[in-house]
Order: sequence, then structure tokens, then C-alpha cells
Amino acid sequence: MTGHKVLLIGAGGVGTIVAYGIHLAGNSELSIVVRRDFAKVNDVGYNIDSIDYGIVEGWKPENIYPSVAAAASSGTVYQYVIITTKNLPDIAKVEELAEPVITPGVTVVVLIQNGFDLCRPFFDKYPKNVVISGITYVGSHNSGGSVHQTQPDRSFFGSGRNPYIPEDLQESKVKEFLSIYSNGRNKPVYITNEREYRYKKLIYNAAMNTSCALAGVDTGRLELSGALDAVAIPAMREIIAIAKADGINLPNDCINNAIHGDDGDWFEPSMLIDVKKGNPIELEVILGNVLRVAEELNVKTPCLSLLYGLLKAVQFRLRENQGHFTLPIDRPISERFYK
Ligand SMILES: NC(=O)C1=CN([C@@H]2O[C@H](COP(=O)(O)OP(=O)(O)OC[C@H]3O[C@@H](n4cnc5c(N)ncnc54)[C@H](OP(=O)(O)O)[C@@H]3O)[C@@H](O)[C@H]2O)C=CC1
Ligand SMILES: CC(C)(CO)C(=O)C(=O)O
Repeated sequence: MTGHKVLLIGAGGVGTIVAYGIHLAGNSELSIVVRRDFAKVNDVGYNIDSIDYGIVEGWKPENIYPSVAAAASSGTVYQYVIITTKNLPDIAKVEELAEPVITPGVTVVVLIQNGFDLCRPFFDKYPKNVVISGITYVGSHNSGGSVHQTQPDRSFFGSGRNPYIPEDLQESKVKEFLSIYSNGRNKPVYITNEREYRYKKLIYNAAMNTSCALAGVDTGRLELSGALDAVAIPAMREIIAIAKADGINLPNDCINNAIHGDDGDWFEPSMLIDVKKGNPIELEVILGNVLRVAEELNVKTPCLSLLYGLLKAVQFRLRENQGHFTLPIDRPISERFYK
């Protein structure tokens, strides 16, 4: 197979569906990095049960590597590096993870992850590289090489707007990526306003994921308990206010659409699932980044800030339980004076 040299890092729920979609499109030489499941996937491939693609057994791309370093040592100059890991800058920065496979001025980075302002750290580190921002509403999970995609791959791709590169070049790369990814069965959409799409998705992720993760309940229980009205909806209004101060008027029905998207489901947003599994949460990209923008724009965010403050303690607990740090047996005494 010849074509665009594409590497995907993060072959989880989203990543395997993106990789398979690119494979079906047939315009690329596709490589993927598979960490924990490398031995199994390298041996027997993926089994995929997909609402878009049906049952697929034993699928493998052209190249499978156990690490980013191994993908780099193949000597390939990747034209596209797609990142579909969780985005956890407080633990490992994705712009550093991908460094061995990014050729300055050549590689286009595609970030398909939840959160806000994800491209900024890439522009600082790689001022000559195009970064594409991918907002996805897919529902997909990978367990040891068995992938179950329950929600169609509805995804939107736009230029991250690198200030150091002409915008028309960046737009042309977004269009090229869509030709690499579109296969007639998925529906990737070209957008010119990625920030607006990021804000729209934050309506859900910054308010529902966070409230459910903190309370330990699904979205149905959040509603029936009254916490949806008391906390999540005011938090959504704060996202609308931040977007407005940022020059973006979100549509009138954005809260209504976000809430009714779960109708009939006792739905568990990804942040709740991470807490239940004991995994770190994408707190900084889903909430921290937008709160930093709110501060720059002088927007008051009482609900979001409270959610953020308490979830920092949750993240601390999750990280301590995963052994990221250990605390001394005796609690250190603080000499701080509290007025
Ligand atoms: N799943 C979904 O339905 C949706 C997810 N999203 C967003 O998409 C992004 C991806 O989510 P999701 O697919 O669910 O996440 P998963 O946890 O399923 O997958 C992440 C993958 O990244 C891999 N990974 C992490 N670090 C590295 C590393 N250093 N080197 C190589 N591989 C690595 C993990 O490997 P390992 O198994 O070894 O840990 C894992 O396979 C997130 O930002 C999420 O919020 C958005 C919409 C829906
Ligand atoms: C709402 C959803 C499922 C959209 O894909 C999501 O982004 C999440 O749970 O984090």
C-alpha cells in the first residue's frame, strides 16, 4: 500500500475506530502504536463490533508498534500523526509523547480528544507544524483488542489556527485529512470554526461529565436527584457566558440539545467511567483550560470553579491510588494564616 504515511497513537475506543476508518478509505499507509495490548493485537488483530462497520474480525493495519519510540525508529517520516490518547497534561503531555514522530514543518498533527484549547501547547513546541482539531461524538470502547462502537462516528475537523502558518495552508491540510479519513460510511465534517464546536461540546463535557464524576451518578440520576438543575445547568450557562465573552454566540438550543442527547439512557459520561475505574480524569483539558480563558476574559464562573476545585481533590485521590506519589505518614503542618 502506498499513500499518505499516517501514524495513530492511542489505539483505544476512539483510536481503533478512527484507524479502521482510515484503513477502509484506502488512501494511506497506516501505522498504529498499541501499548498494553501490543502482543495480542500484533498476533490476532482487533475484533470490532461497530454500529458503522458491522462485525470485523482479526483486523490489523500495515504496521503495529509497541511504542512511539519504535514507530520513530522505523525511520518513516510521518505526514500525519493522529493522537487519540486521553489528554492528561497534569500527568503526561501529549506534545512531548509525540515528539519522536513529529518532523518539524512536515508532520500534520491531528488531535481527536475531548477538551478545549488543545492545540496551544503544540504551537509553542512546533511552530512550523499544522495542527488539526477533531471533535468527536462517537461512542466506542476497547477492551483488550475487542472494540465495541455503540454510537456512530460523528466527527468535526477544523484548523487549530497556528498563528505562525498561513491559514489557507492549514485549511488545505484539514481538507486533505478528510480525504484520508472519509470512507463513505463515517461522516467526518469539515469546519472552519473549531473553537465554537469545542465550546458546544464543553456544554456537555464541562458540566455533565464533571457533575456526574463528582456525584458518582449517571446523567439520569443527576436529573432525578435535582443536581442537574441545581449545578449542571448553571455550569452550562457559565460556558455560554465564557464563549460570549470570547466572541462566540452559542445557539439558543445548545443546553436543551446537550441534555436531551441522553434521553432514555442511564448514561455514564467518560469522566464518571474513569473515576469508577480508578483512572485519572481529563480535568485540565475539560475544565482547567476553559477556566483559564474565563479568567483572561473576566467572566465569573462560580459553579464551574467549584466543580474544578473539588475535582482536583478527586484527581489527587486517583493519582495517589495509582502510585503517582506517596504522602508522608504524618501530615505536614501548614504555617499558613487563614483570615
Ligand atoms: N470513547 C468515546 O466514546 C469517546 C472518547 N472521547 C475522547 O477521545 C479521547 C480518547 O478516548 P478513549 O478512546 O475513550 O480512550 P481509551 O482509554 O479507550 O484509549 C486511549 C488509548 O491511548 C493509549 N495510550 C495512552 N498513553 C499512551 C502512550 N504513552 N503510548 C501509547 N499509547 C498510549 C492507551 O493505551 P493503554 O491501553 O496501553 O493504556 C489506550 O489504548 C479522549 O480525549 C476522550 O475524552 C470523545 C468522545 C467519545
Ligand atoms: C458525551 C460523550 C459520550 C460524547 O461522545 C463524551 O464526550 C463523553 O462521555 O466524554
